[in-house]
Amino acid sequence: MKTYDTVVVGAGATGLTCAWRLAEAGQDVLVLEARDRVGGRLRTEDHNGSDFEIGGQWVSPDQEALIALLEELGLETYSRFREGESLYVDAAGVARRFTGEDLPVEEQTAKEIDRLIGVVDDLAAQMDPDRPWEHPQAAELDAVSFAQWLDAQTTDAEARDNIALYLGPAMLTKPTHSFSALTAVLMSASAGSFTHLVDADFILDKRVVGGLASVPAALAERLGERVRLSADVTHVDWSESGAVVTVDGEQIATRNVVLALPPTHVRRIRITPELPAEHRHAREHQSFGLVIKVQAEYDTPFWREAGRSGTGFGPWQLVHEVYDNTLHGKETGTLVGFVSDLNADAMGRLSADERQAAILASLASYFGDAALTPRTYVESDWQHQELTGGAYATSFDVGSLTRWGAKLHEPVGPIRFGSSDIAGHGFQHVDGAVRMGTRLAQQLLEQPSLGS
Ligand SMILES: Cc1cc2nc3c(=O)[nH]c(=O)nc-3n(C[C@H](O)[C@H](O)[C@H](O)COP(=O)(O)OP(=O)(O)OC[C@H]3O[C@@H](n4cnc5c(N)ncnc54)[C@H](O)[C@@H]3O)c2cc1C
Repeated sequence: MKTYDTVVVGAGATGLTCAWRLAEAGQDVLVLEARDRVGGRLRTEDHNGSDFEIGGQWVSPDQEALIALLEELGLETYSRFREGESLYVDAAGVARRFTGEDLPVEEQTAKEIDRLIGVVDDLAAQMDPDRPWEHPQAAELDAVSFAQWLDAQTTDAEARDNIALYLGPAMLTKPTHSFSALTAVLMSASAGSFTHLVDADFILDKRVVGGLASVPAALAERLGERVRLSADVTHVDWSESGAVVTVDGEQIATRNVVLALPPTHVRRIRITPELPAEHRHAREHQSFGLVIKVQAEYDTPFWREAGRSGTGFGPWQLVHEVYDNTLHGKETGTLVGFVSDLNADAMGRLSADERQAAILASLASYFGDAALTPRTYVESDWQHQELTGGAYATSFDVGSLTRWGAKLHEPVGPIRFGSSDIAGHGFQHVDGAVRMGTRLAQQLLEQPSLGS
């Protein structure tokens, strides 16, 4: 039986980056992907003659690993449209216009928001995102939910709800009572600072011409026949000297295995001998957030004619944030909005028609009745796909990051693990996936038996 140097399971950005770096270094590598396509959480779909990015799409200036890869692959970027006034829908449902990053709230509340941003920035500055469990306040911050922590920081409800929005619905896509303050600090540190996260012009800076899914497509093209699709790995049998990976009853021998999957999906594979108990516990305390990404395409970007940027925030709105998502070079106009965590649960209980009506009504509270009648309406549905199961990514429940965070990075025999879900810099983002893939490849190449 032929023996590969490395079998990579999963053809998302992590797995493909890892495989390409190994192949470049001369390794005999095979990528096994369960779906009939590459890209994982990156995907572009055609609807009604227009391309829609269903998964990840934005690139920010701190995402240096991704930006370097885009350059290497010859992929171009363009800026998100952001000219004109943005909108803030307040607790009473009134849309108020503003420019820049300062929300149109009472002066006292604005100051309190700035103060809270400063507090999180200071905490983030003390964190190495690759080792959040080593933060000087790790134990105490991991022992409380972000909601509890925020409540203890301020009595200004509007300031609190806006800070909660940035890290809960907008980023981790979980209710703020379900993740720890330490995870909130990790999210901030992973992007350089909390200031970066609250600055939409920074964090949602660029898109890729042709879509961010062009990255896995280009890597897969370079890998060629080394990528096998519709190959759902069911078993990994390992010893200290190598492993046998099973797909559809076929057994593939390899010296190393990289499981480039969300931690939640390692459990789908029967691993023999089984992983040490702590590895299983660690992954049992990770779960996906939930967000419905909604895109509505109109005959024209009508909001621009009214001097609006298309950017809107509404912590109490069903669609809590919305942006101009018009495709490069298109005359039509597209809005993208997000319905997160508890709101996404509620929307999931409605029929498709009821959900669309509710979501468009929320868009109309930002942009008026013209938002009610798009020519094309597209919802991203990742939660019903077993091979993903949520969006954007996974994170730990309260208290688990300090308890088990480091475990997720430990190899077991010839098996290594990685995905954007456990990245430090670029946590939950494609940049994190690229960093994880690169790091895993480096570790394998530095192994004495396989170094080149
Ligand atoms: C709606 C949405 C919006 C997002 N927006 C952004 C954004 O704007 N910017 C950004 O940077 N990031 C964004 N993200 C996050 C980003 O897309 C992910 O962090 C990144 O793509 C994850 O890559 P990955 O390779 O680590 O994991 P994945 O993409 O999940 O890849 C894992 C792969 O493993 C495969 N697999 C699973 N089990 C098996 C098995 N047993 N055998 C074989 N294959 C298997 C899966 O099919 C999948 O292809 C978004 C994500 C979503 C869902």
